[in-house]
Amino acid sequence: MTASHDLIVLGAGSGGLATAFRAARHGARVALVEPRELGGTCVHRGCVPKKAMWIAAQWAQEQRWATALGFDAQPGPLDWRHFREVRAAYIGRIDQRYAERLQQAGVEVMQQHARFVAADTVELADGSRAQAPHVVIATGARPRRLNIPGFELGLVSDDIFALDAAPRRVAIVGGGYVAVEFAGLLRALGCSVEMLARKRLLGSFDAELVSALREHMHGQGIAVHLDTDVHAARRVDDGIVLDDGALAGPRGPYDAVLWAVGRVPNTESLGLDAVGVARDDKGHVATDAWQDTNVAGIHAVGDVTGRHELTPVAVATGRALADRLFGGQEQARMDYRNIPTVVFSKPPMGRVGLTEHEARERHGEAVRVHCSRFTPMAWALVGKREQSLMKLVCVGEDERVVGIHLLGPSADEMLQGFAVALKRGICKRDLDATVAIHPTSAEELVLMD
Ligand SMILES: Cc1cc2nc3c(=O)[nH]c(=O)nc-3n(C[C@H](O)[C@H](O)[C@H](O)COP(=O)(O)OP(=O)(O)OC[C@H]3O[C@@H](n4cnc5c(N)ncnc54)[C@H](O)[C@@H]3O)c2cc1C
Ligand SMILES: NC(=O)c1ccc[n+]([C@@H]2O[C@H](COP(=O)([O-])OP(=O)(O)OC[C@H]3O[C@@H](n4cnc5c(N)ncnc54)[C@H](O)[C@@H]3O)[C@@H](O)[C@H]2O)c1
Repeated sequence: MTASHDLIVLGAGSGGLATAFRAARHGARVALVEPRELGGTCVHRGCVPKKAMWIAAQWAQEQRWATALGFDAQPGPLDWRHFREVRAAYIGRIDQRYAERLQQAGVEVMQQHARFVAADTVELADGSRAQAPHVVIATGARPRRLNIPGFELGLVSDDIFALDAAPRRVAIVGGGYVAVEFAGLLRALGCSVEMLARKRLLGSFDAELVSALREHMHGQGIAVHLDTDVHAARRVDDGIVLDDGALAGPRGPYDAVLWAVGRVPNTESLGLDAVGVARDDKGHVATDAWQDTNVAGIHAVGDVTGRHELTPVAVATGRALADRLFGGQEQARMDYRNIPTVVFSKPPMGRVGLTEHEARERHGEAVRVHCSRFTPMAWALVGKREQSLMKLVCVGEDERVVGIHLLGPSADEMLQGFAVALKRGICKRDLDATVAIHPTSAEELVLMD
């Protein structure tokens, strides 16, 4: 069989789309295989619908705060059905745009499930086959389901987006990104929220900021239980209860339980064993620094590889791979260092570079930390006393900035530019030499002692 394409991409999520677009731009004949909607997790079950809810939650909070400024309208609850329609229309426009752009780029879209029958050949659900010297696995991940009694009584993140109304009492099991984000936004939308985590929240973020975030959550009325061991869910007259090994009696009852216990890669039905593609101990497709698997011609990008499960990482990785395979850029590869990331908590929290703990482990006595705690003007105006927290982690005589950590309103929007600066290797004196923009929260980053 002669190759039907130069590249076959499995999965049209963030990573797969980016790989396909970039390869097509370099002139490759690309087939993009996707059984579901274009856009994958981020557009349909992740970043986009989540951020829409976060924005709604933000406005719910701000409606309440605005009354303290003199607005006299009494804020009412969100009409979830209406909100879902607005959000679906927005997502529909993204879908449509992807379909148009793929057509313009000349990418052949195959709306089917695919599996390997040889290293260079995939078989589609309708029995047809496609062949190419390069195949990229970009099949992403899905919510982890625990094998415990009553798990099916709860929801996973995919299900949350289908809710028509706010559940009154919500339990969230887990302490990672998804758990913390939904805790904040559901609380702001009027739900009563309890979090049940096994260990500290957001283990990859700076401990001091996480502790400050917990104070914010406490102030908002979110109950956070750590060291829990949820091993069953049961239906009772008044809702669902959770059996927690750390407690004598059950927790609850709740109207909804969200299991936010991590994600598992989509690899099972790809026929990887038939072609010998190696996986790591968590089932992720094992890749080297070039996104190559152990099988020549088979590559992988994005969540299925388990490395920094973020949309911009999947996108940048896919582009770099396409540049290397089809753009003549032999050295192109993803730089996994200093990836900025934000958790859309209430308020948002971001990090780039090393946490204080990581820096001290790596650089010992050479670490110098600068912090700023302050009440943002918008909060102070309405009598809120909570504080933002910003931290610069610096190393050496010249105080090279190796970590920036932000918690507070607009942290999500502030971090991007400072991440560029950190990646360029700035020192504290470069921040000191930059004129502040006043009055903002961001100015604190150039005014620290
Ligand atoms: C609730 C939630 C919120 C998130 N929020 C953010 C955020 O704010 N910012 C951020 O950066 N990241 C966020 N993420 C993470 C982000 O969504 C992922 O990192 C990103 O979508 C990964 O892209 P991907 O291309 O690797 O996989 P996916 O987007 O999951 O795409 C994989 C695609 O492969 C398809 N597929 C599966 N099997 C096959 C097969 N056999 N053949 C062909 N196709 C197949 C799937 O249908 C899917 O469309 C969030 C995730 C979740 C769950
Ligand atoms: N804002 C963003 O950029 C954003 C938002 C959401 C998700 N994401 C990405 O998606 C990834 C997945 O998010 P996530 O929250 O699903 O996973 P996560 O890895 O961030 O958190 C998983 C949580 O589940 C807990 N857990 C695991 N097994 C458990 C068990 N058996 N019982 C109880 N708790 C258990 C872990 O201790 C952890 O607290 C993130 O790591 C992140 O990369 C990013």
